[in-house]
Amino acid sequence: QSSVAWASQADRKEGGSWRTLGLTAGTRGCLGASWSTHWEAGKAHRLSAEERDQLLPNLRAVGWNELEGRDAIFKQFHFKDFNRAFGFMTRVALQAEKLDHHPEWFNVYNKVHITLSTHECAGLSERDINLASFIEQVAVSMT
Ligand SMILES: C[C@H](O)[C@H](O)[C@H]1CNC2=NC(N)=NC(=O)C2=N1
Repeated sequence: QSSVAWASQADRKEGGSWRTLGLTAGTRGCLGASWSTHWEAGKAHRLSAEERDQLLPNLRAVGWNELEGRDAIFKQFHFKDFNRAFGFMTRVALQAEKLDHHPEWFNVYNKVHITLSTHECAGLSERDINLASFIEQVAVSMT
């Protein structure tokens, strides 16, 4: 079992720190979420090898992959139709704005391709893991 940090803008304003969302891979390859009480500083740092070993397997298990030649993660989503795809994007966009952490994405009809990386540290940080885990929860609710 691993855990990743997740914070809303409100969390950051109140405590200047990140709330943690524990993630476990479920039997259908879905991410289950449970809150824990771990806190840490809000500045983004590139994930260490140890952190990657801890945080990435759950995301790999649901289809996220590391890009070659760039420190980022990527996943392709397919929905029933454009309304589902755009509804998904709308929900992700509102959360991304709250987190001040935005996806690079591409949409045609029912397909949405998403790349996540953190400019501040020019690579993968916990913010990307957090947003990816939120995106998974939205995707599951839209399919
Ligand atoms: C100024 C602003 O806070 C930054 O540019 C934010 C906005 N959204 C972002 N989104 C992503 N994916 N990575 C970032 O580093 C990032 N930084």
